[in-house]
Amino acid sequence: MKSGTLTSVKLPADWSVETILPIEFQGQELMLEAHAYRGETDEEQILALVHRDAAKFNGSAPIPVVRVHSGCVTGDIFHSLRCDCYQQLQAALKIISDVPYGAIIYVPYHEGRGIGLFKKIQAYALQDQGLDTVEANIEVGAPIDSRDYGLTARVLADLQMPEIKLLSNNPAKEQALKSHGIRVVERLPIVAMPNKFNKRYLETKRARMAHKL
Ligand SMILES: Nc1nc2c(ncn2[C@@H]2O[C@H](COP(=O)(O)OP(=O)(O)OP(=O)(O)O)[C@@H](O)[C@H]2O)c(=O)[nH]1
Repeated sequence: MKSGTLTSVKLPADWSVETILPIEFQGQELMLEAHAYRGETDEEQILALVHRDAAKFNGSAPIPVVRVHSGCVTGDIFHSLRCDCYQQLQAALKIISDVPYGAIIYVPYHEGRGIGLFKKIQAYALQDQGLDTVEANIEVGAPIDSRDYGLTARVLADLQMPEIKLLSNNPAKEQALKSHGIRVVERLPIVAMPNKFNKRYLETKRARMAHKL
């Protein structure tokens, strides 16, 4: 299937299920719609958390603010200081809960920029020896970034979000979504505070991966 056409193809009905997910966020209950999606393979599963405050819509729904977040077990769950993933996830939750219409599209199989947990830790070990995040991926025999946003784009289309404001510092992510037919009307920065463990990682993202940091 050609890029740019993916979002016009309806997802099979049995590729999605939904429920309500109350979460604890900053000491408050936050009620989110939880949509789970699966793709062609069992590995491709996506969780879309939608915050919709319809009482604040002025007639039609506004353009949603969307965070497309790559899974990061070490950061998202254990708050690792080697990356900025946890801070970005928390910031995204705050932003989407403050606006009338927002979503987090959480992509677990994008772990380690798509190389998976095992190779990411292998790449971390190489960074301990002096390589940067780009060199370490190459050394483990993996692409620098192997994430594909085809299913993410189809999920957005299925959620009636063909037009979004994207929370990201990564122009390549914006381009990838656009190439799959999503209209990104604005890219909003989502910057975390650097610390002594992730300083070099963030600097490499800026210098070698064109992140707007
Ligand atoms: N391979 C690899 N993956 C990493 C490393 N540090 C963090 N990650 C993964 O990188 C992914 C997040 O990608 P980033 O490049 O930080 O950010 P992004 O999603 O491209 O861009 P933003 O939207 O601005 O966050 C997560 O899946 C993390 O697990 C690393 O050193 N090596």
